[in-house]
Amino acid sequence: MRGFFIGRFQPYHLGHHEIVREIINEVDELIIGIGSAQESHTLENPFTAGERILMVSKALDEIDPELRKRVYIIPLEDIYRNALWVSHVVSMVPPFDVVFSNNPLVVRLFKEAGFEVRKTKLYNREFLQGREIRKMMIEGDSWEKYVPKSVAKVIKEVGGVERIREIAKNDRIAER
Ligand SMILES: Nc1ncnc2c1ncn2[C@@H]1O[C@H](COP(=O)(O)OP(=O)(O)OP(=O)(O)O)[C@@H](O)[C@H]1O
Ligand SMILES: NC(=O)c1ccc[n+]([C@@H]2O[C@H](COP(=O)(O)O)[C@@H](O)[C@H]2O)c1
Repeated sequence: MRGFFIGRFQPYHLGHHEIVREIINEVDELIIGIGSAQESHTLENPFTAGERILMVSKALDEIDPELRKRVYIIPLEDIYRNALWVSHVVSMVPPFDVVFSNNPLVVRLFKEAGFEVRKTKLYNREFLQGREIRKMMIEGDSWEKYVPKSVAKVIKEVGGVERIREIAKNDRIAER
């Protein structure tokens, strides 16, 4: 059985990591979709699809380097037409039997298309939330403990904190 899990992973954090750890045991193979792949260099979506692929693959190696043999990481652009989105996804990724998600729109669209959808749990949502972690980066709070070690390394390697701070600064200037 092959499963599908999608997130924007801006950045990939320990909540995502916990879900991947769990669902990888429920399937033979897992497709991880990098959502809104066209987005980068904004406050909501600071990282490129390529940087997010790096985060997810390095984090998988932290669990077990063998894992990557049964995981496909696929960037998926948005299409801004919800009724066609499932077909778009299906056209871009290997065939799958079950979808794992907690996003109400994702759950609804896949259910309506006849897929089995398994709802995932949320872990420590107070802190394990992309938006919160991006805010910590901007405000100089300690964010590293909320992402896998290898992800913190990727973020540092690409100058992610500096980038998101500059975007925030420029957005503030533009608002004046
Ligand atoms: N703390 C968490 N625990 C478990 N699953 C999570 C957690 N945070 C997000 N997810 C799951 O990851 C997927 C969405 O990933 P996404 O990158 O949008 O995370 P996010 O933290 O909600 O991001 P953002 O705050 O940037 O919107 C959803 O299926 C969601 O349920
Ligand atoms: N119409 C569309 O393009 C469409 C519809 C539903 C979800 N999505 C994408 O799927 C991903 C869902 O992940 P999140 O749970 O992180 O929001 C996002 O990147 C979202 O943009 C896209």
